[in-house]
Amino acid sequence: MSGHGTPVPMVSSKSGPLTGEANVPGDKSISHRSLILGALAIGETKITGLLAGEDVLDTAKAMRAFGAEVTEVDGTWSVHGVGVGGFAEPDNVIDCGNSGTGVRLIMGAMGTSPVTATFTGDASLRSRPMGRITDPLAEFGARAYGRTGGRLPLTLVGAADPVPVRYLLPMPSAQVKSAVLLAGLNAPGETVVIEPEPTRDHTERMLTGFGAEVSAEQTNEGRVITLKGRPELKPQTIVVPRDPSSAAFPVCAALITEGSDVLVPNIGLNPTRAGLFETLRDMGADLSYENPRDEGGEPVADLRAKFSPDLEGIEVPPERAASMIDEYPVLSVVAAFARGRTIMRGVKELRVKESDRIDAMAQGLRAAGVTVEEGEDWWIVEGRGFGDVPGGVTVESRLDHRIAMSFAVLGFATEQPVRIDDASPIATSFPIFESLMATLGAKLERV
Ligand SMILES: O=C(O)C1=C[C@@H](OP(=O)(O)O)[C@@H](O)[C@H](O)C1
Ligand SMILES: C=C(OP(=O)(O)O)C(=O)O
Repeated sequence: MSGHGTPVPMVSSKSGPLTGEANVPGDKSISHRSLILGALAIGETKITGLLAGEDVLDTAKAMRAFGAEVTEVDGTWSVHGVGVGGFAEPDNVIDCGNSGTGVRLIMGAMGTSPVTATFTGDASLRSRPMGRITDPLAEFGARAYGRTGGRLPLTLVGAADPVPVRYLLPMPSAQVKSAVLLAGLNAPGETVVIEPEPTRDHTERMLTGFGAEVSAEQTNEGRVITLKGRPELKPQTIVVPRDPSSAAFPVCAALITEGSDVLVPNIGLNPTRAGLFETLRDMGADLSYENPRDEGGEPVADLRAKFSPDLEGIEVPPERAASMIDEYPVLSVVAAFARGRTIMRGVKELRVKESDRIDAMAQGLRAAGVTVEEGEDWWIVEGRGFGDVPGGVTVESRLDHRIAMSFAVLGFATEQPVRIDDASPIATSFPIFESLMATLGAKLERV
């Protein structure tokens, strides 16, 4: 878990050119789901390409605590599941570290089983809202006892006699949608989730792969997803694709670092995840999709990003927000090097991530010489153009991997170095970030 050990300060300095191939790790969202669905299937699920980051390792531990057998040999993971409704009661507190996805999906998966579990996490996770999960779980018949505001540590008493639920998502959140669907697995009858705005659809796709009956239709209310409860999930062989949210960092670094030409192979371009790349292209980035193909039912391409000194600020279409929600911090860094304003609206979810990401980036960018305006659900970065962002600051990562990596990217192109107070959170999602960026030619040093 991050944030529990000694801080790891790092300095990022003007770099370039960045060149070569960036082989980023497996997708974090799909990795969590592979372990959880594997634990709910009967028999052995085999997973390769799993992200071995702290967030996912905490989910693996949690699945063991609920009775699944989870092992790893030479990068191949094996999960012997206990079946839907088969979770055992953990004999200790479940610590999900820094991971919102981990704790929220696991609470969903156990919320309709007759077991009780207590969940906690690091200081960041303990500050994040959990009512968005425990409210729908209460409709299934579960009870939750958390701190004020539903915060962790929280004890969840799973519903002994669950009833299916029809749930309209109050915020665009794949974590909430997934928690409801996972809870619906052990409720008799049909559980329905309605999402007014589309969010990443990995849970629906993977549930279908594991043999559950899931359907989705577009109506006036939004996307209506229906799951038939009490399926027997069949174990799967899963190859986890590489993470577009991790690919964002070498891609954005290449765009703002003089002379760069970086290839990021094999990146999933599922439209529910690819909003950043579309936005960068709209800004005039030299970013191409090479060798586009289909893999395991998902669109995949190799991304090639080249130094782009003529980026223009744009208004990011707000309906794109969910498809790039984790990428706004690094987009704000690119925006600082564009000409004109980049306007980002409809993004209040950014305030309840590992940190308040609008505040964290705004403070660091302002200190580095960039003008940022903000409101509750919007922010605007005034681009200074390439070669004119001063830097020369120490910034706080606030137990947030994406903030730490975004400021590292900032320092590759500012006039003076950027010092990050603690880069240890990076290990939650992208443990090889430092070595991979160094291979490309980036100047990132521990101090
Ligand atoms: O379902 C998922 O795997 C995720 C959903 C998103 O969170 P929200 O559902 O809270 O928007 C995202 O920020 C997170 O990194 C991963
Ligand atoms: C928001 C994120 O993760 P989580 O919610 O799983 O902590 C993220 O990875 O950017």
